[in-house]
Amino acid sequence: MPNDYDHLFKLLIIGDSGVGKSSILLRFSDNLFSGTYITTIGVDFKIRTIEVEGEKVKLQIWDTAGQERFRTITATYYRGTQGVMVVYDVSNLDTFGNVRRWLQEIEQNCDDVVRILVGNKCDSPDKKVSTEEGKALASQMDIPFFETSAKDNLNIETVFDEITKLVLAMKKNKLAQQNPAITSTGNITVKKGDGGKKKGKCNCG
Ligand SMILES: Nc1nc2c(ncn2[C@@H]2O[C@H](COP(=O)(O)OP(=O)(O)OP(=O)(O)O)[C@@H](O)[C@H]2O)c(=O)[nH]1
Repeated sequence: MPNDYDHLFKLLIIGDSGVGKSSILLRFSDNLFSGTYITTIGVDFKIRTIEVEGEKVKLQIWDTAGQERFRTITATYYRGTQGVMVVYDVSNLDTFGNVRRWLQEIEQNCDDVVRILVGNKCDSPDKKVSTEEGKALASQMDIPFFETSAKDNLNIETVFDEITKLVLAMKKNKLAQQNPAITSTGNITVKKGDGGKKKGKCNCG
């Protein structure tokens, strides 16, 4: 039986406890939101297939626990990950302050991986981190930035769409490097070469 998708990507959502990681995922997977806070124990995942650039991409999205006591469990879940969403809460300065720590954790566990910065709860009337501050940090880190609200369903689709497009582009680039007959857009060329060498082993990709 043929696959019902063209690509299968593993994505990971990380960030401090309570920033809304599970809520972002639940909004994306089931279009639901709950105001009740139930902390994630270990990890959880959901699947959704979306279409980007005319290709069907099946997303396996892992929602990790933000709480420190679960960190050793979650570290192993970086394996095979192609895209990571780092989430903070725009109404909580500490969660923004910890973003660099989360980005370091990605660096320690991953080599070729797409990263994206997300400021969630942008519906909040009590905003502590401005959009400009979020943008500035993201541009320093050279990663895309979005503000979202799982509650009001703002930018949730966009953020998954964007990360999927970037992972797809990364995959095509890698393929082009490994096989010089394939261009980074996925087209076959007659060009000859010795092919790009893949980087060293890591937990991702
Ligand atoms: N106002 C507002 N509240 C939100 C939003 N997203 C999540 N929340 C609330 O924030 C609380 C924490 O949300 P979770 O999704 O459980 O947070 P988490 O990051 O998964 O937390 P851990 O599992 O402990 O890591 C819940 O009470 C949610 O209802 C949002 O976009 N806006």
